Amino acid sequence: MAKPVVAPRTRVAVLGAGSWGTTFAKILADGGADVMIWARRPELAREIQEAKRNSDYLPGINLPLSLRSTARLELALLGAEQVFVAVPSQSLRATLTAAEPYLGSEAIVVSLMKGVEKGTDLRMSEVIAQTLPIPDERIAVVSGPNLALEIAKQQPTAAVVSSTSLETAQRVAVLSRAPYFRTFVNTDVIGTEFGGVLKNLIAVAIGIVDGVGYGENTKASIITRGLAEMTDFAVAHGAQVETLSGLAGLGDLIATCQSPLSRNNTAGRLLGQGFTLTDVVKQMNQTTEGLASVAPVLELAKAKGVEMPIVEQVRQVLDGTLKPRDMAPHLTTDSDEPQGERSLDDRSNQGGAAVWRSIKRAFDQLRDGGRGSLRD
Ligand SMILES: NC(=O)C1=CN([C@@H]2O[C@H](COP(=O)(O)OP(=O)(O)OC[C@H]3O[C@@H](n4cnc5c(N)ncnc54)[C@H](O)[C@@H]3O)[C@@H](O)[C@H]2O)C=CC1
Ligand SMILES: O=C(CO)COP(=O)(O)O
Repeated sequence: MAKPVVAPRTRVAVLGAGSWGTTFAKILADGGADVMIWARRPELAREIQEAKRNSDYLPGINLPLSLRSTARLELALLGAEQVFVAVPSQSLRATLTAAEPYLGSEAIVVSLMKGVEKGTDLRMSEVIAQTLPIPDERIAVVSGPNLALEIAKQQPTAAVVSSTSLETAQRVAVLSRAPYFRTFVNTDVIGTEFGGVLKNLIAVAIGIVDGVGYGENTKASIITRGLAEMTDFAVAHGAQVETLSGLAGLGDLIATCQSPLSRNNTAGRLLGQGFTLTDVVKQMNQTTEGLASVAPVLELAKAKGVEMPIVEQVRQVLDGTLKPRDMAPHLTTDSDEPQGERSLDDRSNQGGAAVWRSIKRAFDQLRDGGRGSLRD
């Protein structure tokens, strides 16, 4: 009797075994991929491989039995068709340089990170393009309201997979799916990446005012004006307005600003309670991208003439020149003239316009019965 034909599982690698890398490896393995995760520390690789646990980063979570782990990059990358990277943004370049000799010639490289490289001000997909000899069409990014621990507990959520090639985004999205994790696709890499970077900075601001003891009105007004600030910035850099009001913008902004699981939010709260930046960095033993992104984001904003009053005041709190209780950037203005609400900058009026467009789109989709909903 002929043996049944079993389709081989797609081999993928995840580089970085912190909270997000390990959680994403679980999503991929639960979705059916053959996953090998690379941990820098051999003892962590051993714990994941043998006990199916990552007790430092995801305490109490059982990892899939099929998930394999190694501290050897060449083993992790052997035969990998897709390579997902979740290391701190400032170490991406060095990690890719070490990985390059072992990368398959057709591999797709996917950034799971939400930072900007200090010194170059490059987004993560740009660092990948600059470091590896692969075309943009084989680079993708994933972003959305994705607090790792919630997802590791299989609480349902969604994310956007973005690539300049829709085909690549779809290939990555199909693998990055589990019963509790839904992926949508788009081709707006700039908007998808900047959404993740910028919401971290607004979450730091929210943490600061929370730490001071201000209430929900303050936070809601910072979130709302923060979305306008994020949208003006991203659009000035070539993003589509709709992306910032989707999962990778508004969605992630809400999750990160509301949750005590967010490291950016937590770091802000400590600053608001009066700890110095040095104290906060010492206390946070996990990656807090927002603290490193403030300077590059303000440089990029300046280059495009975009005003970012909330991010600017976060910078001042970080460097100790503004007291946390004086932080109310969305309320201060140099002008006696009342400003229009719909944008920070009446010249572009993009932030508010994006929100209205997204509301209209949501109604259109409801009327449409959700057809074509693979596109975010
Ligand atoms: N944790 C979360 O909920 C989410 C995190 N992200 C993003 O994922 C990226 C990684 O964050 P997490 O996994 O949360 O951080 P983490 O702090 O939990 O883990 C970082 C991992 O990178 C390793 N690492 C540190 N320095 C390194 C270096 N120089 N070279 C290579 N590896 C190094 C650490 O040992 C650790 O395994 C960040 O950009 C973050 O914004 C995105 C979505 C959700
Ligand atoms: O990106 C995240 C949620 O989507 C995680 O946020 P933090 O890095 O602030 O923990």
